[in-house]
Amino acid sequence: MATLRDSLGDLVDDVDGLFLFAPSAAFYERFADVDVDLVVIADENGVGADAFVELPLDFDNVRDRIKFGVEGAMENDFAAEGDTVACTVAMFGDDIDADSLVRVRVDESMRSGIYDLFTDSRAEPGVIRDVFEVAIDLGKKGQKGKPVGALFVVGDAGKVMNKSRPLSYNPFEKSHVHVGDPIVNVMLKEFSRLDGAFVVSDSGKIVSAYRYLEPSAEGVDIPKGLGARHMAGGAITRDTNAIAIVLSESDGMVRAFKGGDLILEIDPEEY
Ligand SMILES: Nc1ncnc2c1ncn2[C@@H]1O[C@H](COP(=O)(O)OP(=O)(O)OP(=O)(O)O)[C@@H](O)[C@H]1O
Ligand SMILES: [Mn+2]
Repeated sequence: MATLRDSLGDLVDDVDGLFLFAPSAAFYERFADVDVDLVVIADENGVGADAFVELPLDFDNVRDRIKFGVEGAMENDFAAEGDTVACTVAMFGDDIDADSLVRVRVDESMRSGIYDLFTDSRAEPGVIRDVFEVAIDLGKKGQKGKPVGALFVVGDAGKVMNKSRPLSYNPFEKSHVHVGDPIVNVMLKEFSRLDGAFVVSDSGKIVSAYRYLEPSAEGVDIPKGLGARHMAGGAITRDTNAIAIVLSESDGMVRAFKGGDLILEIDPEEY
């Protein structure tokens, strides 16, 4: 009689690599002697892995998390097109090492641009992460309980300013406020009631609120059903080297655009 171990073993047959998502030291040690390449994907390299991919956001969606890891591994030459890798991830609960094993074939179609979004943008990865967190937080709580929308244009701020105009006085004109500062969440929530976009510099300085973006939308192809905020957000990322993070007032989703393309969609309620 076949044991479950025999029957499920083919999940790890002939894999070229093992990707451990956020392993504890003890879990990582278990694999010290295995004959495949180990890659650790986590917010920090606490286990001292040789092959490490920094995960900037705690992607709740396991597909996104794995895509990020696979792209990161490809980018760092830890994996290549045609490889098959096994990924261990924790889907339920933060205090466990892994409850799932996912077998993935590495190929170009896995490249969703999520890794690029963080690591290959003008803005610093930490700045992008902080803006995501503000948007997700805003999406969860809304403004006094009501759903609120917001548009953040991050990086390449000089060019973004040139392709936009003020809708109102800029409350950040003379301030030196950075995303990630404790007061920022409060301020951004307050100002997100009003129209227009926030412009954030590469290093995270909030350059302006209330900007009306005027990019050329020619050739920008965003999903049907998304309106002017998303169109403007998407288009500005084709016209400049900024990325856009958009919280939709109507469906509550946080979306990220780069190079005119929709790269990532996150449901704040799941975070
Ligand atoms: N070009 C633009 N630049 C900056 N902000 C814009 C621009 N166009 C629209 N907005 C902002 O987006 C808000 C919502 O517009 P609209 O409903 O058309 O967008 P949407 O993509 O459907 O977003 P939502 O899903 O939040 O409704 C506007 O009130 C305005 O504040
Ligand atoms: Mn709308």
